[in-house]
Amino acid sequence: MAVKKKQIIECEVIDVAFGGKGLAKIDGFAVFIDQTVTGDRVAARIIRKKRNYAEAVVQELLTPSPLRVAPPCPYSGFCGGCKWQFIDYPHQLDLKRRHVAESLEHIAMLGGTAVHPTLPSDHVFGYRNKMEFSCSDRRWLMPHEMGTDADISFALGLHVPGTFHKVLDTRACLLQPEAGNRILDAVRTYMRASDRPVYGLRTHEGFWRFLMLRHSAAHDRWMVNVVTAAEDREAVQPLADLVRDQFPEVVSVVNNITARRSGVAIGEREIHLAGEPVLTDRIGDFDFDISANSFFQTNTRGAQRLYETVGRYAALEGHETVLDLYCGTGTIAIWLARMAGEVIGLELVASAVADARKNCRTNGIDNCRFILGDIKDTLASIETVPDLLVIDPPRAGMHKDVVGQVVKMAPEKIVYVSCNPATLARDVLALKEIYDVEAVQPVDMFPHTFHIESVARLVKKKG
Ligand SMILES: C[S@@+](CC[C@H](N)C(=O)[O-])C[C@H]1O[C@@H](n2cnc3c(N)ncnc32)[C@H](O)[C@@H]1O
Repeated sequence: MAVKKKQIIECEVIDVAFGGKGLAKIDGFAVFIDQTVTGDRVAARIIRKKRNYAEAVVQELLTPSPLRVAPPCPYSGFCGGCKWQFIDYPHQLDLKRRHVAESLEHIAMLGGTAVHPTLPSDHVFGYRNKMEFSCSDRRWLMPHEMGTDADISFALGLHVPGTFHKVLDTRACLLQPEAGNRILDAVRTYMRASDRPVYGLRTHEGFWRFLMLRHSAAHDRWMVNVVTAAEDREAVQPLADLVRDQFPEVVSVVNNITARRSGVAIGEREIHLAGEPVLTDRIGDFDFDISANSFFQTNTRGAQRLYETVGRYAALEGHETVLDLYCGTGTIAIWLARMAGEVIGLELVASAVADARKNCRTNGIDNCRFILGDIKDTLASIETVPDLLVIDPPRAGMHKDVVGQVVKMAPEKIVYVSCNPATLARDVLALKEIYDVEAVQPVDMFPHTFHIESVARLVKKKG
């Protein structure tokens, strides 16, 4: 037995594994250590022991790695928002490229695939166009707040990793543009002073649940979405009016209402409180109306890099039929529409399809159509084989029935957009009998996190 639970080990971190943790070996036994990077020498305490690996937390950083940088955010190391802030940005990019290549090698047995260097994000801070802050009646104190008279019965902020009910009272988040922090502060002050109680994530009682902020990078405008557990116009309307008064850049305030226990900031109902019901943003030449609950890539400039890569890998001539699976609000379909004959988008969520149709009208695009439903069922209704298949599934990747249908359809080219290299590799493995993976381009949409977006170009094998 190489290590035991609670044991303190001294070791050198030799790599950073997929999922973001540092890796050390004790007599060949793998130990994953959170918040470490290659070259760190640490004393770490084993907190979990499994058959093939253990997990540990740093007790003391004995020798810091040269790959470390001083994180600018005071919550770094405590907040689940961005866990890689202490790693030099060029090294983050390198790790992302390597994690894609390793997933393809180990899961799809495709060692040697051309995985290009990760395209960096234009901005490494202030890049997020959407933030969700949770309310909680259990505030997680920072070390300097312990033993002070800090009120622990209210928090509005980001979660501490590994806990669902404890929340930091986040004063500022560097991932959002600066004005977002001033709006966050004004909303916090209002909620704290209000006589409506904050929601308890254990008790499931209380009123104030989430604050969601959306930012339009193109127009520097904001949407404020206050999520509450019940309808109470008297409580939320003054907040909307106050925010509009104090922040002229806030052009939309809405209230989502949800009685569900799940920690998702989406309401069963939405009440429009002030300004416009939607926020308009722009990717490249295209405008998009985004409602509070629409899916929209969270790094707008990153989305442009991503779609440029999709366009390059699609290599369309203008006459082709493109099938866009998991099309969301139609952003990729619209991006490709002027380069193709026709684009057909398939999507599960009715409001996303409605947004996609509206987005086409806004942008004068008339060669896209959208089919609503689960792709498992709707893909079968496509009778012609498209020239290009675009696939952009959620983290879980494609359902195996969908993979089977893609194999049967067998278009000449596939552009697969993935936010999870493990499911990309799994799906590519299922397609590799008939497709070659020509190239993969990671695009950094999420600096300071271990999340990886990448685009793969698959071409049908000859003969
Ligand atoms: C990663 S998003 C991609 C959105 C879009 N391509 C974009 O860039 O904005 C995945 C989309 O797949 C949709 N989706 C998830 N499961 C689905 C299914 N079984 N059938 C159809 N669409 C699905 C989700 O609603 C979501 O809009």
